[in-house]
Amino acid sequence: MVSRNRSQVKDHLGSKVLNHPELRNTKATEYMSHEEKYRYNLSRATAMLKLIDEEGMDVNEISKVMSHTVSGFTTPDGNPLAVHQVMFVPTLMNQADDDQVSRWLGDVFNGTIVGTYAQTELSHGTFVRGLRTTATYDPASRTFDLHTPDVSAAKWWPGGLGTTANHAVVMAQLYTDGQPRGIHPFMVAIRDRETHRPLPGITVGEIGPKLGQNTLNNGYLLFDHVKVPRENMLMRNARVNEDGSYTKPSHQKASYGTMVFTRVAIALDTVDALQIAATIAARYSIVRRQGEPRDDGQEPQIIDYQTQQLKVLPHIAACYVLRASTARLWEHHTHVTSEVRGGDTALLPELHATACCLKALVTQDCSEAIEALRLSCGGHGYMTASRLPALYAYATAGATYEGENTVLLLQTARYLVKQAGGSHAPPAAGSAVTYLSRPADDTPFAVGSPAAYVAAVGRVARGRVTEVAAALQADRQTMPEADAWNQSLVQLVAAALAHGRYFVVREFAEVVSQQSSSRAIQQMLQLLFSVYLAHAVSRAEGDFITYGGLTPSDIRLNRRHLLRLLAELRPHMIPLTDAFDLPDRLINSTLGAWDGDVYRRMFEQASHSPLNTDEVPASFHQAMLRSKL
Ligand SMILES: CCCCC/C=C\C/C=C\C/C=C\CCC(=O)SCCNC(=O)CCNC(=O)[C@H](O)C(C)(C)COP(=O)(O)OP(=O)(O)OC[C@H]1O[C@@H](n2cnc3c(N)ncnc32)[C@H](O)[C@@H]1OP(=O)(O)O
Ligand SMILES: Cc1cc2nc3c(=O)[nH]c(=O)nc-3n(C[C@H](O)[C@H](O)[C@H](O)COP(=O)(O)OP(=O)(O)OC[C@H]3O[C@@H](n4cnc5c(N)ncnc54)[C@H](O)[C@@H]3O)c2cc1C
Repeated sequence: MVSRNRSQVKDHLGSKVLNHPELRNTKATEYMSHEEKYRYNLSRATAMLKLIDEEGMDVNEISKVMSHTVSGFTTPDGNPLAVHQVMFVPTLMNQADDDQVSRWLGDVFNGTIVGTYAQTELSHGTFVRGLRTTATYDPASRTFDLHTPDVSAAKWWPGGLGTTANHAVVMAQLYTDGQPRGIHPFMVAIRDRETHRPLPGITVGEIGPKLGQNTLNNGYLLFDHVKVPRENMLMRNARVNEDGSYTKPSHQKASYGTMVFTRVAIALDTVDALQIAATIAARYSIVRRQGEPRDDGQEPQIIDYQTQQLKVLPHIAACYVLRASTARLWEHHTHVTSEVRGGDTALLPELHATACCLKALVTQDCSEAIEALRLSCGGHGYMTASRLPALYAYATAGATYEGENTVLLLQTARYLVKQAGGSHAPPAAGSAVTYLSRPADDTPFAVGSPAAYVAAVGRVARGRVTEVAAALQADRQTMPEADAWNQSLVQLVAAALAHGRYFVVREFAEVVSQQSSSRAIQQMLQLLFSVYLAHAVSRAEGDFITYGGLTPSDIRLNRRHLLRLLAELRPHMIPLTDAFDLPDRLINSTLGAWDGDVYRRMFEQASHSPLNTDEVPASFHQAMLRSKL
């Protein structure tokens, strides 16, 4: 499996799970209790882990397996082993030293150790430096004392922590030699491997129901002076020696590496959810007919309403554009990580800046798009059986976890304003920010020219970044740094998003120009790109006038152009979503099956309601008749 790309891994595993004896048969989970749902999802997650093992996948491929296309089928209510796979294992691989890797990894892969990534606390998630769990080193016993000072410092949220994991990588404030040393990762056993009972000094449990993803098994965790051997601090980066002396990491934020990786993975994966939602809405929009009959005597297909085209088609274009740019980000991450492992951290700041803004842009765009697609399915889109609510719940969680989006965009903005002000190391060749130190691209705007649109998107990014950098610089002369920064927050976020948009469209422009296998494919990619660009302009008309060099007349022309492009794309809508190659069973939607047999499926799913088992449910007698008396 080692050389397969993500799409091949997804297809391979997709067909494996659909034929797997323990995975191929699914149950409707809507009517299960919280506990039953957890058991169902956990047993499927475990079967999936065994399958991964049988397939002999390495850690890189395990992350590919987390493709929502596959995991949404295997664990529809959230994978209680997701954080084990996506964060715990990669943290050990990248932050444990070689001795530690050989000590733990065997037990991880044979399933004896199941872990989570325990960073967030009740009172601190965003501000990692503010975490209050302590790890105090005692040279006499050569142990760390892990302690939760009060309930507000309880770990809260880690996936799988509730009742699944028996180990955790715990991010805690290290104290050694009487000095605070910042946040460091510790491998901590929290439950007995045999009995699964919490170990002495550990309080652990599940946090309760959420908007969605209810079997992620998010948990809480408190330590009452729990002793952890010195060898359990992950020591690839920083070290605590036996006498308590401390060796700094090669990069100050080296211990944040898992977060960078997971942001990249989330960006990539959320596009899977958008592809599924777009396929459902496209198929339903063809099947659904409603309105005054036309000349042929038939009511119109709803996709032929211009408003419906605007609700559905730009998001199909977004699937293609965002898939390409997030795949490029994944490749870039792989490259930079290998440089960092070799000791060269020069590319890390920009990778961090790019991962932050793409994770934020993609999860924001995808969750807004999935909600628009849900609305495009009218009442039936509100039903759980359409799958659209669960897809939305999944995508919008991505806007919060692994760094709340506003906070991440501010990280990107920090990098951008430093670049614009020349106070950061100059960008490396091929950097995504070289445009900030060059004159603006003055390609005149012309409707119908993708290159002209890309140039305008670049001018918006450049204009946004340089303007806010100047405002910040001016404010810094008259007020403290924190106030100056706060004064510009809204504009900083807008600048980072504009930069992200420019990154995305440049990457796709390259994909289109490099595509050489077929003229027809090239034309289709160009059409999709034109739709994406025209839609991007229509969503931010003010920006394109203020910074992009467009006139009010260009804006009017773009509005008409977008609608024309949508009409042009409409006949290709079904082939374009079929091309995502999603089998019906993986889509799992009453509205989105390939044969379009929507209404029969809706009736069929209604038959599962426990309230339909008896003609008159017992509750009628118990609740309603009694209340009449
Ligand atoms: C495969 C698909 C999987 C999809 C998912 C599947 C299923 C879902 C299942 C589960 C959910 C999965 C994951 C969720 C798990 C979590 O949520 S874990 C918790 C995540 N938490 C966060 O992300 C916290 C966000 N906060 C931060 O990252 C930091 O606090 C901060 C905002 C970045 C600030 O850090 P701080 O230490 O205070 O920074 P400081 O101000 O001291 O310094 C800033 C400088 O540091 C640089 N920097 C910051 N981070 C990094 C980094 N990661 N790498 C490199 N550099 C970094 C920053 O650029 C500044 O540099 P300067 O040069 O000083 O400007
Ligand atoms: C489903 C789910 C799974 C999770 N899984 C895990 C896990 O496995 N492990 C783990 O450790 N954690 C996990 N988390 C926690 C998650 O990482 C945090 O919730 C997330 O990082 C946001 O932090 P917060 O909750 O502190 O939000 P807050 O920071 O409190 O955000 C609240 C508001 O404050 C604003 N804000 C905060 N700081 C700033 C600032 N500096 N500037 C401007 N605005 C600011 C935000 O923009 C937001 O609008 C999970 C969360 C969820 C929802």
